[in-house]
Amino acid sequence: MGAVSCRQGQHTRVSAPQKGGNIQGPWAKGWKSFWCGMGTIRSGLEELWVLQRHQEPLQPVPLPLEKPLSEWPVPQFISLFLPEFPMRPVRGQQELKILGLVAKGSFGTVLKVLDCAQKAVFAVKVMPKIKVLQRDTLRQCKEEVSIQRQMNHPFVHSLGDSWQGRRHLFIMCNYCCMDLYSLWSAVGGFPEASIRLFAAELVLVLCYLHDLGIIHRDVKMENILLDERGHLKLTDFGLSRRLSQGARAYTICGTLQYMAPEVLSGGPYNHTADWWSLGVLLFSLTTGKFPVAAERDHVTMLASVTHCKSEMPASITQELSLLLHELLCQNPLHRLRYLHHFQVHPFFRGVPFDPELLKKQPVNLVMDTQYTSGLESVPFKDFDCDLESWVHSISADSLL
Ligand SMILES: Nc1ncnc2c1ncn2[C@@H]1O[C@H](COP(=O)(O)OP(=O)(O)OP(=O)(O)O)[C@@H](O)[C@H]1O
Repeated sequence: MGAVSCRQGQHTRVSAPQKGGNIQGPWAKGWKSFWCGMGTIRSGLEELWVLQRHQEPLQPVPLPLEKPLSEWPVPQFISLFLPEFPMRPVRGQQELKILGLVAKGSFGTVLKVLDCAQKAVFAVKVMPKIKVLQRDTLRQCKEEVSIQRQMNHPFVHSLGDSWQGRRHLFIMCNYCCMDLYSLWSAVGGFPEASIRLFAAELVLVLCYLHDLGIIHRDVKMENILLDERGHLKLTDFGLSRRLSQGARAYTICGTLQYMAPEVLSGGPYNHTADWWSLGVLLFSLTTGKFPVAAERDHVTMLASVTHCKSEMPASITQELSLLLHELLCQNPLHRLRYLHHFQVHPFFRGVPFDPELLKKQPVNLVMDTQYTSGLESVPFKDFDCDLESWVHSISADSLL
């Protein structure tokens, strides 16, 4: 059975001890033995621990780049995160102003920021280095950035920038004012025309990822952002990995309610697992509720998913009901998973599977895109200060 790294709901993640044969195990072993063998690495990490213990709330800390980085070797608490997270000159960071808190994810904090130079609004995910190392997720973080940098698709949220400070890693993307979960929470079930458009866009996205040999592993409403016209952008590649055709994965990871039975059981599984998650997502958009209620762990969740026969409401068309059945198919070999499966599916009759044509279609949803923040923008001189204290000082009302 693979390692467990599941998220149980919106912005929560549960990690359990790992066993071998997964993407985290060999890496963890690798860098720990590397650490033991190299005194300089130990001292670099110790420095990181010391920094963590002695940090003071909101006290600007000089970034290493204030000193010329010509010193050699580069301190390990910097080099470990290279090249995906390069150092940035302090001046560059001072052009960013925090507009508010977007979400407190399980791994980091997402902030809404204004780039004064570009006069554009971005979302910046901030992850403390110490947590990344403590949880053995260094390789995952680097993979997240490397995969997102590779993305070039109208329905995928591409990477704006990534960099590191002394204590934190930063991932910056364009800001989207709405995510599908918030919209779903507000409106409940969606009309079939909207579901058809969302589904077609997601089919194109998943086919694009899988053709590149990437499995997302966390397709869920919270990770689908909406642009100002209501078209979607898949985001959060924090659990994604490269998996070539024919290869198999074993890590139990994702968000419990969206995880395919073969993922919950510890594999082997492949890209087809993402199509199950799409089935859960479309079922929830259609009915306003999840096909299977959340359980406390993956073992109980597997039992529920295996024995559950998701009842389709009588109100939905046969075509949609068929699509949901064929996505929520227990046997991954019989699950819909190729573009041609969807192109000829009766639910998608007349739908052009072309991103440019889909983007021209109107999304008939009431979307309040006029966001007004209760917060004044805060000049953020040092993105590497103690963000935890800053986040706690913001009242829940000011969550965006
Ligand atoms: N570019 C963005 N614009 C607007 N909101 C965003 C953006 N990026 C992320 N978010 C919001 O922040 C939330 C958390 O982001 P993300 O999933 O990347 O962090 P995470 O630490 O991996 O969270 P979790 O582990 O809970 O999934 C997202 O679900 C989304 O609602």
